Amino acid sequence: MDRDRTLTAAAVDALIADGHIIVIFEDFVLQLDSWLGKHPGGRLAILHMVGKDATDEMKAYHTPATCKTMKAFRIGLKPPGIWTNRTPPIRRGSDQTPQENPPPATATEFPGGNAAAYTDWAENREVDKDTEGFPSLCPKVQEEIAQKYRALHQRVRDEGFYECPYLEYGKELARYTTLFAASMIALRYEWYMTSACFLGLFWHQVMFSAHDAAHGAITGNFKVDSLIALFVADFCCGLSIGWWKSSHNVHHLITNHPEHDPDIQNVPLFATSPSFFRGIRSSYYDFTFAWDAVADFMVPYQKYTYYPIMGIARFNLYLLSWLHVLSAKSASLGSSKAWWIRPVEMAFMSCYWYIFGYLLLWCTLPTWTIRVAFVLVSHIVTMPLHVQITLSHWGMSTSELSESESFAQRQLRTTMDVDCPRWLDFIHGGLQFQAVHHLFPRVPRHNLRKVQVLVKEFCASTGIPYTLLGFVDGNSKVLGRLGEVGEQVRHLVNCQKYMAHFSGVDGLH
Ligand code: HEM
Repeated sequence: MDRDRTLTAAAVDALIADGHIIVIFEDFVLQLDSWLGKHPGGRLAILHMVGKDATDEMKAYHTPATCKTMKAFRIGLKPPGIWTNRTPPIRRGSDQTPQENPPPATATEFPGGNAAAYTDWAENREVDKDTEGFPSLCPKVQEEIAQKYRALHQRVRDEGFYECPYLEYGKELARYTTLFAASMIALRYEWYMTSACFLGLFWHQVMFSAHDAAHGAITGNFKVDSLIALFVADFCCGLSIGWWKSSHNVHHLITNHPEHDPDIQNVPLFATSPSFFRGIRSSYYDFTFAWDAVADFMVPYQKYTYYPIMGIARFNLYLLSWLHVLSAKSASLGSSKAWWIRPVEMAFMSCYWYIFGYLLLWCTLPTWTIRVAFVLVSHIVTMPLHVQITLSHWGMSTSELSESESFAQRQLRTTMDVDCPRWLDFIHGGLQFQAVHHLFPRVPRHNLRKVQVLVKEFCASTGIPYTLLGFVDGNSKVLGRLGEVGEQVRHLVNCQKYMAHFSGVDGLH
């Protein structure tokens, strides 16, 4: 095969139509069929890029050394000029695919075809105001943004922001050790609830380092960072980093897409977009989130249930962790280059339950009341972590605008940063620079404040709005979104009752 031939767009389309996994990287057309099942970043990360120029995504998630090896998969050169991104097959037919499946535009397209119900819905439906003020989606404009992002990325590299300031991790380690030691000392003196509080604070803090390591943002070595992440998340916290990586990588690549980003798929408890009202098929979970009576009941109150549910969110993470580690999906990773992660996770998570569940809860705590209280207090104390995770995205745009939208613009449209004084950085654990982190996921956390300055310059020069809010305003934005969508559900439920009453048509379910 002549790997220096230029492949026309039609030839690439034909290959994709034949089921080949084709991605554009720099000037090359890559065929990743044989790599898909071996990819340490999982199958979905690649499937979401089929037919697209994924240069920026690929450079953001891989070391330069890994990027060099990618050219081994080239089957030709892309045609000169700007590549017109195709919709990846995994996203075709999705409710949010631009042009293919727009929301009802007339009363006849509305469920039940009821004019009054449609008018009510149309007047009250969420308009994604968060897309206002962004640069045009014209491919030329987006290509210019991509070029500026590449120059920015080069600057981030040249100025040494990929180098980890290990001293900062020394300070982190001292903090984690102090919190854990305080918990153990309190336990020794039978101050059980104090011990539970310190243990929760330890979990809250230490998980930030698991996040850094899982992104390869500590040593930059995939195996070493994965082992750090495994030790912290699985052994110290009982949570599967393999599960977290598999969902988090997809979340980063297709942020805030209702059908593909697992981080916003929380029906029937929460809905941050009206797209959920029709029920959605999640490509990550391979599961349909049907809109049902429980969603009708819960979502209108979501702005009130947000904090209480975040308070117990950690219990759900245990469940998702074990489901992942025991699932066939995880077992199939046995054929991938990251096969060793699963057995290590099983060992570490079992150790966690032996130490926390058996030695601490069962053998050390004297009564059932104290055991239950200890579990609740230690887990609820981690609530700010769950708020912080959701804060960066839940108030932001959930629209799918156009395949031509650049990586940088998409990340800045769907992600916001939290403004805080430098001395409070440790409380947010780097997640306050979420938009900066989404642009440069492998940059060590302690450098993000400096990179933020460059990102602000980039936004000023491209005209992309940069959302930076104080913690309280950020919370208000999320609550505002939850309230808006909840209100729409209330309207829809009323419409449904109206239609059922007058015409016997069931409009929503
Ligand atoms: C469609 C394009 C691709 C996307 C979106 C993508 C995404 C990712 C992501 C998100 C990770 C992080 C995994 C983790 O730490 O859990 C990763 C890791 C990795 N990917 Fe890819 N990937 C793509 C294509 C490729 C290709 C073509 C290669 C071939 C060399 C490759 C090789 C690797 C390797 C070796 C790692 C481990 C981390 C490293 O060494 O940099 N990926 N990828």
